Amino acid sequence: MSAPSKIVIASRESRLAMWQAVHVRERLSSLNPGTEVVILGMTTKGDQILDRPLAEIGGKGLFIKELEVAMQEGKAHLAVHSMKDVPMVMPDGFVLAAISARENPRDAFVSNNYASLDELPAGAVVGTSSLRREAILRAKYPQLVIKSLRGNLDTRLKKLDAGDYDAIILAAAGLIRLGMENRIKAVLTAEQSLPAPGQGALGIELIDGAAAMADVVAPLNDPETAHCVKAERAFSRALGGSCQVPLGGYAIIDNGQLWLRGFVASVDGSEMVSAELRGNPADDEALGRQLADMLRAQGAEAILARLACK
Ligand SMILES: NCc1[nH]cc(CCC(=O)O)c1CC(=O)O
Repeated sequence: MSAPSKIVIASRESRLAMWQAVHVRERLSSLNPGTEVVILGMTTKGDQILDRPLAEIGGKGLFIKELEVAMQEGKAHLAVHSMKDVPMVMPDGFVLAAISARENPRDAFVSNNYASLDELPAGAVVGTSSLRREAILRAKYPQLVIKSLRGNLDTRLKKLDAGDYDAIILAAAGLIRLGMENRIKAVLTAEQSLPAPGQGALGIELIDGAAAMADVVAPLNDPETAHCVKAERAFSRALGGSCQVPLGGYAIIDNGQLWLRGFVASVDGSEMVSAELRGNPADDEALGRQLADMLRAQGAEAILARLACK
């Protein structure tokens, strides 16, 4: 099937989202020389409501809803997302058609005055927007003060530079993509801060059944990344559904095997269960569910039951 004459990519308007959309536009343009590929920038509820934690206002779906409506109305053919921001359960009528090769999936320590988490004095204020990072920090560094930090990357860095925080934790991938790798003082290892499911990977969302478009984006799929992210998401889905849960899930392909690690914690970090397993990459989602069962056997259910779930 030949590519359509024009492809419209729906994207949020933050610099990071636009970088990602441009990245996909460039790849699709070079794969389909006769096709015009354009970006439709949009603002989502998640971008607008910045004064409340994401967990309170309805979660990840808030960043993609408007883009899905644009696809439904025929204004766009596809949407590009950070896989971390894509809800674990896709809304009816939409599919993830491709997951592209991962950027650095780890968390980054960013500060103007300190070189690492271990250097921060007691009482230092650390900003983060995720329950996962909050739980890790509270568990390992109880002497630090954790403060919520919302907004796009530039906003978060501005708040750090204004002195509202002594340090902030961000995804390394976003900083690298926007050419701000020099802001990273330390990249946290997976052992220090197990990444979030999907972190660092891009996903392409389509209307379910859009066969011609699925063919167009298929070459952007990176099978190894896709297996890893599917395992991470199945793990998360099996534990949280649409709830906001402090959990980490991270897979790599190691010696031909998928190696998946995961944890669930209470927000205050006082309780944490973790496990890991290895298996055939083709069994990605089954491995994710299996890891979730291992955590349940260690008492994850009790931790989950105490989380407020909307
Ligand atoms: N939740 C916001 C978000 N979604 C994706 C990234 C970073 C890039 C990525 O994971 O692909 C970020 C910023 C952050 O967590 O610091």
